[in-house]
This record gives sequence, structure tokens and C-alpha cells, in this order.
Amino acid sequence: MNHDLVFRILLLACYIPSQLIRQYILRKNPHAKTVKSVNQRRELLMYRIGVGLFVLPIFYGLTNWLDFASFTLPFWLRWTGFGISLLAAVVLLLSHQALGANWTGQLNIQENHVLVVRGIYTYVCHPMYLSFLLSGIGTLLLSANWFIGASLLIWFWIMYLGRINHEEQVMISEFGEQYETYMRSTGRLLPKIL
Ligand SMILES: C[S@@+](CC[C@H](N)C(=O)[O-])C[C@H]1O[C@@H](n2cnc3c(N)ncnc32)[C@H](O)[C@@H]1O
Repeated sequence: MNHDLVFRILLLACYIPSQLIRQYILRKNPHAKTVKSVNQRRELLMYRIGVGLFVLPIFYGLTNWLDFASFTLPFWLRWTGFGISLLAAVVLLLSHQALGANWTGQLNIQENHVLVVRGIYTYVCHPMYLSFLLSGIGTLLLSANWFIGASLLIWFWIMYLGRINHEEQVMISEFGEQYETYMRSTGRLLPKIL
């Protein structure tokens, strides 16, 4: 079989099942009424861009529209990209599993919002954003397509610079000392070693 076709199928295999499982988890945990919403218009725009970007790997897998941005990479790097993309999917699903009904795609506080400090949140405060970073790196290597890779990485970077600080402030204003203690005991994107 043509190697390029194999990598296209592998990329679809990382995205489609994880998005379907994600939808299943979201349906099982419908989120409650929003009681506090921050920067609603900007957040909605970022959320929509994020959802749009995750369609790119599907286009890559099923069409040749993005082939203008393909470049050559050794096979071992493309297989490494597959491993990183799989890890990204697992981290995303573990984050949804732990956050449950407290998840929203925007910066919100829900009715009966609880601070989640279990599961993958025991180790990192922002595993979902970590999964976006892994997905950007993994997709870049696996697809060997700079357009998809750069789009996902730029988006991660915008989220990182534009949202994390703000989100932490919102969490501190909502959960106070509890969130500050939690932040000190975990890493932002990677587990704290010491
Ligand atoms: C897109 S989710 C991202 C969550 C987290 N930053 C991450 O990367 O896994 C954003 C929403 O999750 C909520 N949130 C973030 N951390 C949380 C936690 N530890 N427990 C409960 N809700 C949290 C915030 O209220 C925000 O509306």
C-alpha cells in the first residue's frame, strides 16, 4: 500500500474515534446552566475557530486539497507523530472524563461547578491544552503538512497566551485558596517533578 495513504488513514484513526468518544462523554455529562461567563464574544470566537481547525485533519485524510503544503519527512518521524497524536487523543479523553459536566468550551462557571483535582487533573492543571499542543506536534509530523501542523500549533499558542492566565484568575476568584493550593501542587502543562 502507498505509504502516504497509510499516514492519512492513521491521522483519521487518531481523530475520528476520539471525537466520537468525546461526543459520547459530553452527552453523558450535559453541562449545567452557566452562572458566570467571561469575555463571551471573544471566547465564542476562539471556540468556533478551534472547532473549525479540528476539521483540517479530516480534509487532509479524505481530500488532496491541502497537498500544496506537504513536505518530506523520514518515516520514523512520521511514526513518532502517530505516537504523539495517539497520546494527544488519550489525554483529551482523560480530561473530558475527569471534568465531566464542569467542561465548557468557553471560559464559564456553571451552576454547581466543582473544582476537579482528580484523574489527569491530579498531575496537570491544563491537560486539555496539553492535548492541543501534543496534537499540533503529532499532526505536523504524522501528516508532513506544514499548513495543518502550523494552524494547530498557532491556535494552541493563541490559547496558551490568551487564555491560561485569564482562566486561572477566574478559577482563583471562584475557588480561592483551594485553586491556589492546587496550582502549587501541579504543573501547568507537565507534571511537577519536584
Ligand atoms: C476548555 S476547558 C479547559 C480546562 C483546563 N484548562 C484544561 O486544559 O484541561 C475550560 C473550562 O474548564 C473549567 N475548568 C478548568 N479547570 C478546571 C478544574 N480543575 N475543575 C473544574 N473546572 C475547570 C473552566 O471553568 C473553563 O470554563
